[in-house]
Amino acid sequence: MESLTLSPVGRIDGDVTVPGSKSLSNRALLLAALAEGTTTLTNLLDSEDIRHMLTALTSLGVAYELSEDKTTCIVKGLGGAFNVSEPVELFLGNAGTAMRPLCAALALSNVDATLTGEPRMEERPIGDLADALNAVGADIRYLKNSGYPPVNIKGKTLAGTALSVDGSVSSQFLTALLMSAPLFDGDVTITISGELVSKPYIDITLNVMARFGVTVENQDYQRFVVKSGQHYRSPGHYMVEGDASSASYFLAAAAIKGGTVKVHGCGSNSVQGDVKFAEALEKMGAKVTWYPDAIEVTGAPLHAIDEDFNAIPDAAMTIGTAALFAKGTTHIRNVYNWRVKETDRLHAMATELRKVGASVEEGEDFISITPPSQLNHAAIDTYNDHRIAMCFSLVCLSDTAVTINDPGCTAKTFPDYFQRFSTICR
Ligand SMILES: O=C(O)C1=C[C@@H](OP(=O)(O)O)[C@@H](O)[C@H](O)C1
Ligand SMILES: C=C(OP(=O)(O)O)C(=O)O
Repeated sequence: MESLTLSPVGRIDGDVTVPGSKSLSNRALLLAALAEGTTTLTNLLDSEDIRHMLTALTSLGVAYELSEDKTTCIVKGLGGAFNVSEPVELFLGNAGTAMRPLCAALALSNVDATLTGEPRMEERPIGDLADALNAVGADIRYLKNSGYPPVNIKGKTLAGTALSVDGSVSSQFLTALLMSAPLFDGDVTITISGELVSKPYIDITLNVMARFGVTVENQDYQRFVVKSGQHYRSPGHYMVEGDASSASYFLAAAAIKGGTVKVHGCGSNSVQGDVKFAEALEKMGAKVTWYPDAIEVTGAPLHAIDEDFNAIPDAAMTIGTAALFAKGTTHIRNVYNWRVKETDRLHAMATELRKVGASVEEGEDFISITPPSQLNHAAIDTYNDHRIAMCFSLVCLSDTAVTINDPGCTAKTFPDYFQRFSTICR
């Protein structure tokens, strides 16, 4: 297996522009496809997750023009649900932001679609979403294991209705229902059961829907009402913000190493919850300066924190490796759903952090990390999880090298991560 060894870095400093947000790119592509009119998407992320959405849209009869660098996409909207006469099979890799929203949109379209993915996708739940839709008349069937992809969907028109969805495993189920709500024929009410996780991603969903002309009444994240008579309309131009989760690695590097890094692409104006990662670094001792579209961090000696990270599960992984450089024991709490993402991230983080010498406690929904006095050089297994690869790159900010196995797995959301990381290493 290919691996990459990063030598110890002397100093961290510089400016970085992060690529477009994965969450915004896939939402905007789907809504542009369903919208009336043509949308020019700019600063689109060029990565595997987005490629899966684009390929699926092609199979679903959506016409678009992608620029050579794949960051501008002109989408000709369908002005309503998908309508395809032949059965289609859509391979969606391991992209949750393609699998879940497409599942709901296709259940309300005129299609016979089979959604498949990588082996790990077959272990990532979709049952709460499919059950919520089937309970109101949709026809979504599990082709292998009940509650998991692959699924076959025989889409149909459904009358406006009241749905209930469990929000405690993934916010993407609610996101999927919200985005497809205008495809129902009538008012839609969605009630959440269980504790809604990853809440800021719902704000992202509501924000993108509003940009495409659909408003949602949000009753304290417990009940959502989407009034009938609303249709997606192209905003003309939609610029994707830089990815706040991708920003976390560069900001953490500055915090750890005592340099200054300014990340461009997302800042105080961002709709992404993950920009709050900078506040966690501030609590650990770093200095943070906010700009409307950028965040600057200057490092200082870091100390451990004890925080509930449910709102920012992706960026929280970066706290896991920043903790190796903080005095004391860092507790990352309320991240049970790390277990159902690209890999079982709680177990993977615990295993790999121990390899570099940390003392780690892995709980059902938390991880506690105490750094060693000296980090070990280790070969980090990445489990086909882009975020494990990226957050463990920070180990080279010690006086010890780190080897990342299968570094190419960052292609899911950040194909040239290691190249960009090298631009702030002095
Ligand atoms: O809606 C989204 O864009 C996302 C929601 C989060 O997932 P969960 O809601 O499953 O925690 C996050 O981890 C994922 O990377 C992207
Ligand atoms: C959980 C993630 O991805 P997905 O959108 O596939 O859920 C992630 O990017 O960390």
